[in-house]
Amino acid sequence: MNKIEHIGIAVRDLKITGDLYEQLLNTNVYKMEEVTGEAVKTAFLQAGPNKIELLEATSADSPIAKFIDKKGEGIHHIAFEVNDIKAEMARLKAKGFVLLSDEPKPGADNKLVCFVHPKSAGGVLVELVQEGYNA
Ligand SMILES: CC[C@H](C(=O)O)C(=O)SCCNC(=O)CCNC(=O)[C@H](O)C(C)(C)COP(=O)(O)OP(=O)(O)OC[C@H]1O[C@@H](n2cnc3c(N)ncnc32)[C@H](O)[C@@H]1OP(=O)(O)O
Ligand SMILES: [Co+2]
Repeated sequence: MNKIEHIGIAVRDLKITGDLYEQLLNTNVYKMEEVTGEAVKTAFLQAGPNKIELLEATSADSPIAKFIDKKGEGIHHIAFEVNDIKAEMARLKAKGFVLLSDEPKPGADNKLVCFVHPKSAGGVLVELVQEGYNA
C-alpha cells in the first residue's frame, strides 16, 4: 500500500456538501463523476496532497443510500493506492481478508478498485485503487 489515495464521505446532497467543503478546504471541486456500477455520483476536492471523495447515492439500493439510512452522513471508506491491485487482492485473500469482488472493478477518476469488507478490517470499509486504468 503506497498511501491513502482518498477518503470517501457519504452525503445526501453532493451540491450542498460540495459547497460546504469548498468553504471548509478553501478550494474548489475539481471533478464530478457518476459511477453507474456503484450507483453513486462523486465530487472530488484536493486538500494539499490529499483527496476527498464526496459520494451521493443515485438509487435507493446504492451502498451509499444503505449506509446513510443506517449510519447517517459521514466518513464511508478509506482508499489506499496500490501498484498492482490483482497482486494485493491475492495477498489479502491469502491472509484471510474478505474481498467484496473477485476481480477489480472500474472506479471513479480512471481507477481500478476493489473493496475489503469492513468486518475484515476493524470496522472500516477499505478500498484498494490502482492508478491509470482506462475503462
Ligand atoms: C468505485 C467508485 C468510488 C471510487 O472510489 O472510485 C467509490 O468509492 S464507490 C463507494 C460505494 N461502493 C461501495 O461501498 C462498494 C463496497 N460496499 C459494499 O459492498 C457494501 O456497502 C458492504 C458489503 C460494505 C455493506 O453492505 P451490506 O448490504 O452488507 O450492508 P449492511 O448495512 O448490512 O452492512 C453489514 C455490516 O457492515 C457495516 N458497514 C456497512 N458499510 C460500512 C462502512 N462503509 N464502514 C463500516 N462499516 C460498514 C454495517 O454497519 C453492518 O455492520 P453491523 O455490525 O451488522 O451493523
Ligand atoms: Co472511493
